[in-house]
Amino acid sequence: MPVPGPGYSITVRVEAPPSATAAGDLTTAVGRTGAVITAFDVVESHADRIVVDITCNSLSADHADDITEALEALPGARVRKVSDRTFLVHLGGKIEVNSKVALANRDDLSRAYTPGVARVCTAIAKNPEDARRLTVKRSSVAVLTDGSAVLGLGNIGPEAALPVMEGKAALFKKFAGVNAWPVCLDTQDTEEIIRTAELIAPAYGGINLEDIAAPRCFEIEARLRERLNIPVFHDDQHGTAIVVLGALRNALRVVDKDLSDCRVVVCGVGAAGSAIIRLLRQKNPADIVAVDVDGIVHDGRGDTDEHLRAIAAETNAEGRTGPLGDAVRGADVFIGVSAPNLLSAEDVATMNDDAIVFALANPDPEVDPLEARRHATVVATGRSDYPNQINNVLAFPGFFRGLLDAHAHEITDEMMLAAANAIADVVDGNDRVNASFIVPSVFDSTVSPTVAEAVRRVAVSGDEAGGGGQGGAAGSSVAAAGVPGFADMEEDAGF
Ligand SMILES: NC(=O)c1ccc[n+]([C@@H]2O[C@H](COP(=O)([O-])OP(=O)(O)OC[C@H]3O[C@@H](n4cnc5c(N)ncnc54)[C@H](O)[C@@H]3O)[C@@H](O)[C@H]2O)c1
Ligand SMILES: O=C(O)C[C@H](O)C(=O)O
Repeated sequence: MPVPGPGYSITVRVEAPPSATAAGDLTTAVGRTGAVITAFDVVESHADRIVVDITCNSLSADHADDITEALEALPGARVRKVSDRTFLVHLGGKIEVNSKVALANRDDLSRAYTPGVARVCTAIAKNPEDARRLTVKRSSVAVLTDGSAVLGLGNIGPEAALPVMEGKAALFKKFAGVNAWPVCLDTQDTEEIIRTAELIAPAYGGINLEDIAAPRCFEIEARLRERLNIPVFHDDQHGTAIVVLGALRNALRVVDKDLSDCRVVVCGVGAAGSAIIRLLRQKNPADIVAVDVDGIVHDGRGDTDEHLRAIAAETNAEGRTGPLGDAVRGADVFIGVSAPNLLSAEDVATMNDDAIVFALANPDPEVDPLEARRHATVVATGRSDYPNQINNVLAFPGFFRGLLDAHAHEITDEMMLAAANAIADVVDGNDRVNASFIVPSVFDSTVSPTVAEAVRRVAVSGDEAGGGGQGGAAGSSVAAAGVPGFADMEEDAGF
C-alpha cells in the first residue's frame, strides 16, 4: 500500500481565525486526510487572523486537492496557495555553471580570456592531449540521451528527459566533483546519435549514455567505443551491473553460498539485464537462466533478435523452458530488472533455501519485498523506503572520477568488477554485512572515492600492461616544451 512520501510534498498557505485551537484544528484536518505533516510555520500573525504554512507529505495530486478541501471546510479558514515542493526544486533547473577564476579586473581578463587564452589554445592545437590538462575536459562528462526510455516513463522525448539528466549531473557533481552536462538530442536515429556523440566528444573526458532504449543502446555504445578516444559508459547497463554484482557478493556472504554453486535467474534482458548477465558470467555462476516477457530464453525459441540469440547461447546450460515460475523453482538467486508484480510469495517459496531476491524494477518491484522476505533470506529493491536499495548512484560518480583521474580512453570489464568489489568492500570491510545491509547508503561519503580509486588503479595498471594509451602517464607538450615551472604549478594547484 502506498504511503505519503517526500516526492509528493506540498506546502499549503492557509489563513484562519486566531483562536486558541487554530493550530490543532488545522493539523487535525490535514492529518485526517492521511497526509503526514513535516512542518508547521506561522508566517503572519494579526489581531483577527493567523497565516500558516503547513508542509506535508501526500500521496498524489488528487490527495493534495483533498487536503486543500479539508482545510477550506474549517470555519473561517481560507487556503491562499498550494506549492508542490518537487516543482519548486525544479524552477529554473537544478544545475548551473560556475567560474573557477576571478574576473575582477583587466589583468584577470587578460589571462582568463583574451589575449592570454590564445597561448593556451595554441599549446592545445600543437598537442590536443593537453586539453585534458588545460580545460574542463579533464573533469567533464556528457550525459547523452535521446529521451527514448526515461525512468519507467518510456519514450517521452528530449525536453521531458532533461530533468532526469540534470538530476544525474547534480549527482555527478555532489558525489564525485565531476562536471556533467545534459545533452538531450532531438533524434532517435542510431546513426545521427553516433555522429552527434562523435562531434561533441572533443569537449568531454567521457560520455555517459542515459535512458536510450534497448536494443538501440547496445549498438550505439559498441560503435562509440570503437570510434572515440574517451570512455563511453551506459549507466542503465553498466552502472546497474556494477551495483548488482557488488550487492550479490555481500548477499552470498550472508547466506554463506558460493556463486559457483548457484543458479541465478535474471528476469529482464533489456539494457540492465543484458549487462548484468555479461558481468555475472565473469564470476562463473553454476548457471544463469534469463527470462523476458516471452518466458525463459532458450535456444529453441526461434528468436530472430541477434541480442536474444547471443543470450540464449551463453546461458541456460540445462535448456530450461517455460514461464518465470519455472525458472525460479529451485533457483538460489532472483535478479529482476523487468516489470512490476511478476512474482508472488508462493513463487519465492519454491526457490532454494536461503534464497536471494533482488527485485529492482522501478518504481514498483517484481515482488512486494515484504512478501518476498517471508521466504527469502536477503531481499533488495531499487526503492529508498526499504533496506538494501540498489541504485546506480553508488557506481557512476566514482566510476567516472576514476576514469577521468586516470585519463582513461576506454572502459574494461576489469574496471567494472573492481568497482563492484569496491562497493561491496565498503560494507564488507568492517564486518558490517547482514541481511538488511548488503550495500552502503548512497550518502556514505566513502563510496565514491573508494570506487574511483579502484577504477583508477585498474586503468593505470592496464596502461602499464598495455604499454600506453590508457591512463594518465601521457605527457604534456607544454611541460615537454619546458614552459617554466609548469609541472610544479600543476602539483601546487592540486592537479
Ligand atoms: N534499481 C536499479 O538500480 C535499476 C537499474 C536499472 C534498471 N532498473 C529497472 O529495471 C527495469 C528494466 O530496465 P531496463 O532499462 O533494462 O528496461 P528495458 O526496457 O531495456 O528491458 C526490460 C526487459 O524486461 C522484460 N520484461 C518486460 N515485461 C516482462 C514480464 N512481464 N516478464 C518478464 N520480463 C519482462 C522485457 O522483455 C525486457 O527484456 C525498469 O523497471 C528499471 O526501472 C532498476
Ligand atoms: O538511473 C537510475 O538510477 C534509475 C534506474 O536506472 C532505473 O531505470 O530505474
